[in-house]
Amino acid sequence: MAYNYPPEKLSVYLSDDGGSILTFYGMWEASLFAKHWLPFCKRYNIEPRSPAAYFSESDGHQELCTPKEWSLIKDMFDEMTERIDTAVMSGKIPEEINAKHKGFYEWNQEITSKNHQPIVQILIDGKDQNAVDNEGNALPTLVYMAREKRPQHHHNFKAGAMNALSEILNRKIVPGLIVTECVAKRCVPESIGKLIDAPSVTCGMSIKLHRAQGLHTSCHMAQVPEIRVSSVISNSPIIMNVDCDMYSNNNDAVRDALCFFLDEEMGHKIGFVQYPQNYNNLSKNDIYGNSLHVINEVEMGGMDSLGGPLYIGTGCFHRREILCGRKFTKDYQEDWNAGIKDKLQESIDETEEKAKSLAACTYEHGTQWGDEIGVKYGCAVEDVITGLAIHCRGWESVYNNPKKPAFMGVGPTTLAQTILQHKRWSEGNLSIFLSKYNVFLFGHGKTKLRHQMGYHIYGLWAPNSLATLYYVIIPSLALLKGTPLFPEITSPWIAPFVYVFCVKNMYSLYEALSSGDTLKGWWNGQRMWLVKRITSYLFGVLDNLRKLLGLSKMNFVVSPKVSDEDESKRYEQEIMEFGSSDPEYVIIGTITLLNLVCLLGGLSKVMKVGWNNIHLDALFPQLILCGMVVITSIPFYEAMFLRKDKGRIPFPVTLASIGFVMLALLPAIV
Ligand SMILES: O=c1ccn([C@@H]2O[C@H](COP(=O)(O)OP(=O)(O)O[C@H]3O[C@H](CO)[C@@H](O)[C@H](O)[C@H]3O)[C@@H](O)[C@H]2O)c(=O)[nH]1
Ligand SMILES: [Mn+2]
Repeated sequence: MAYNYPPEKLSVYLSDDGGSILTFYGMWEASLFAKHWLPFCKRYNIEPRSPAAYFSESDGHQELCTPKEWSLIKDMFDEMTERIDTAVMSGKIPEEINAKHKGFYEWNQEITSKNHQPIVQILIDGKDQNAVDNEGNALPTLVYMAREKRPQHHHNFKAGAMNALSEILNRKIVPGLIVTECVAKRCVPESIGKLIDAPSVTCGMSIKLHRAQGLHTSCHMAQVPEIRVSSVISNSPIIMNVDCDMYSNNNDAVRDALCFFLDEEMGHKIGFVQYPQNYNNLSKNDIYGNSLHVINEVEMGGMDSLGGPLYIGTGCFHRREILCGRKFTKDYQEDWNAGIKDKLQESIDETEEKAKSLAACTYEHGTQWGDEIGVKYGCAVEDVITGLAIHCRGWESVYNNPKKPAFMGVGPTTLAQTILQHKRWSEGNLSIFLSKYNVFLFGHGKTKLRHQMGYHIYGLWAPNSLATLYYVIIPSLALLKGTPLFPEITSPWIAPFVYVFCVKNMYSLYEALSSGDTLKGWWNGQRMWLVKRITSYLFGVLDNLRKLLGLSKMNFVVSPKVSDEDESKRYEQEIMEFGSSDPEYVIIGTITLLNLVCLLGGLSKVMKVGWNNIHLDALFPQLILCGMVVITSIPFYEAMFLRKDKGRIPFPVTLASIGFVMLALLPAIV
């Protein structure tokens, strides 16, 4: 709300998939606090404008204004936080507050996060003359929304939430049909993705005729039900979305993004502007390798030069029309005058009722929402697949990575969270690779080959697990048995292996250091690659297999946003967190112990026959490989055998791992 942007042109929506009265209460409190906070931000041009982030930084900012003014606003914020925390703790809203806004009456005993009616509450109507801050300046529109959830209807996770929101954002003026693709090439390009007035059709035929000629089978159209016509709140040409665990760190980000869309030469080609995902909770040496520095600096930047970065789900500005399935045409011109500017003719209650009908479960039935229109359903990385479809519709995207990050978010802080997030990412990206949206096929002729290859880095994360598993198991077992698998170290045939090993590691070190990682951070990252490949990515492969066999459906497991005090402390000290007996820890335990045993066994064998024996030459590459796994895994051995804290690897996991190692060694010993 505090962006450096005309408030009357700004509308802020919060989608609460938890459907919680506590979130609504927090938002209602924030809407009151905003009346003091916004003028304060603007008067002193402070940054960041998230009060929580601002106040958690040093008090040095006091120099801006009188200490009295500063503590006044800080106290106000602290008191608000305390009221919200108290309500969260007790799980309910104080009686006297309930009466202060009609929105609270939407909730009753029966409502659960998975079963409730649609709730839409306009907390501030920016077009209302009376909606002003305490200095009389206009305020942006502020809307709370929880789409309808019913156990019998699939809610499609984040993609469903995004679409329900954009339905409310998208004011469609005419009822009728939306053409999404005309295979018969009879529609003029402008009509693609546009609403067409029934019965006259821009492609020169009436819809009736279309149907009569059977063309509607080739010309995909989506029904736009009458009901949508009456919608609703803002209808702005640009939609920006951020995740619930992020805040805005740069009050000029909106203007910056608009510069790209408004560029006279290039602007009309650009479908979306993507900012990188930055975390503000990374530990110093990034123990779980979550920094995304290399992706942000190297990979996204590289994609930018080839047609544009992927859509990564957050910190992204979209043209409203491209989210509605519009194809790129050379003469595309944004209607910057779109949007609802005047005070709504109807009362807020009426608007809310209309918006609610758009957030209903059944609303999308029989439409192409989630398929041709909006954010796509059925994929764990709904963002990547949606961005891909946009690129294939001819649009470019732009990557904007300013020095001062535009958005800050929360990254995983435990090993389990990291593994979970990467399981979702690798599973989702592989499922794109295996689907009709495989970039090489779907994007053929629509995007550059190099752009397609850029997408596949992520699509092939998961299958990489199989090669990695092979490399961390077979050469080590063979070492123990004394069977050489690589050319001798003195043979010229070893050259390609040495080359790949050295160059790969040197290059990744160079990339990491030049993108902002520390040396130790890079090292931790290497360990995490190993872990992710033998756990997350393996599960990613297995889940895709299960999906292909029809045994399971896509799932989006939200990463936890809180951790207990002990955990946080260990995170700050960069001590790996295990604690629970998850199956992935057994895999980690088994692989690392197996390599330890193989290394020791292999070494003792070599010692027995003497160092200068011919065997050593042949086994040397395996010794290195196995030794590397062992050196990388030192924190795991500590967690199994040395640590005493709660975050250590639980004994049953160690025991199970030892069991599996013995099983694996049976054939080698026998
Ligand atoms: O049923 C759901 C599930 C998730 N979300 C939202 O999705 C967002 C991302 O979820 P999170 O658990 O924080 O996942 P991350 O792994 O941090 O998300 C990254 O990866 C996702 C795709 O896997 C992208 O959608 C995100 O934008 C990107 O930040 C959050 O804002 C959630 O509120 C919903 O609205 N409804
Ligand atoms: Mn997140």
